[in-house]
Amino acid sequence: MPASERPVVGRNHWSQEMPGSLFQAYPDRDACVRGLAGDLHACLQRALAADGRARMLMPGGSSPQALFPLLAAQALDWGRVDTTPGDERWVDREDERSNFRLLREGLPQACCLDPRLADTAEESARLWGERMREWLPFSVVLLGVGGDGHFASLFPGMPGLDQALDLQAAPDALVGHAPDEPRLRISANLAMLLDSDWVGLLVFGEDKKRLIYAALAHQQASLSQPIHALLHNGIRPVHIHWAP
Ligand SMILES: O=C1O[C@H](COP(=O)(O)O)[C@@H](O)[C@H](O)[C@H]1O
Repeated sequence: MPASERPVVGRNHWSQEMPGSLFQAYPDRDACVRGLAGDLHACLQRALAADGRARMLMPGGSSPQALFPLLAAQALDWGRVDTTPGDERWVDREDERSNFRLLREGLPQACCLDPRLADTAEESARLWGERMREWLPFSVVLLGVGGDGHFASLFPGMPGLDQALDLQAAPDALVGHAPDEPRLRISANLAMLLDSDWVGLLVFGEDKKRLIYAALAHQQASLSQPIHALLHNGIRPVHIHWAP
């Protein structure tokens, strides 16, 4: 990547050379999740003070696993915090791949909503979308990113992706399709995910850093990736927390 296209990355500061996105780089993952837990705590405290309740969407997958113990240890009235994953794999709720299970076990003091509100993914997405709309605007939406440039369960090339990324669409949940198992997913759409006081992205590893840089720099290969639409949404800055 030519130097002129490369976003400037600072340690523990963000660069204004990345319009709409705040990139915070940490020396290691431990420092990253500690910093992020502190930021999330401040957002949740603010929401509790202002509204008496806080609403938070959390990512699934591997990235948040080290975050949850640190977040759970933050002094907060967790009984007034509603949370649900921003997306879910259509597996049994007790399956080890279940994002809900990860969240419930990670933040046991919070009020955790299982997206499985019906027997089918379609009906669950409809009912879960209704429940999440009652929470808008969220206090916090934290997302992860996959190596293929997906976030939540919005995958490159999946059927319905254009509608899922449409910023004019009503905030809603939808059925998503992953290229690998578990293929069937449900996910908030981008309009729902951006209806939040704070939007963040937790990113680990050099490969994903390259992916983010490519998207920020509008490189050709990233234009069809959902992460490009997230980072250039024009509505909310995305607070990127990265560590090697
Ligand atoms: O399948 C999913 O993948 C993404 C990224 O997961 P990671 O393990 O690479 O961090 C995750 O953010 C999403 O919630 C999950 O369902």
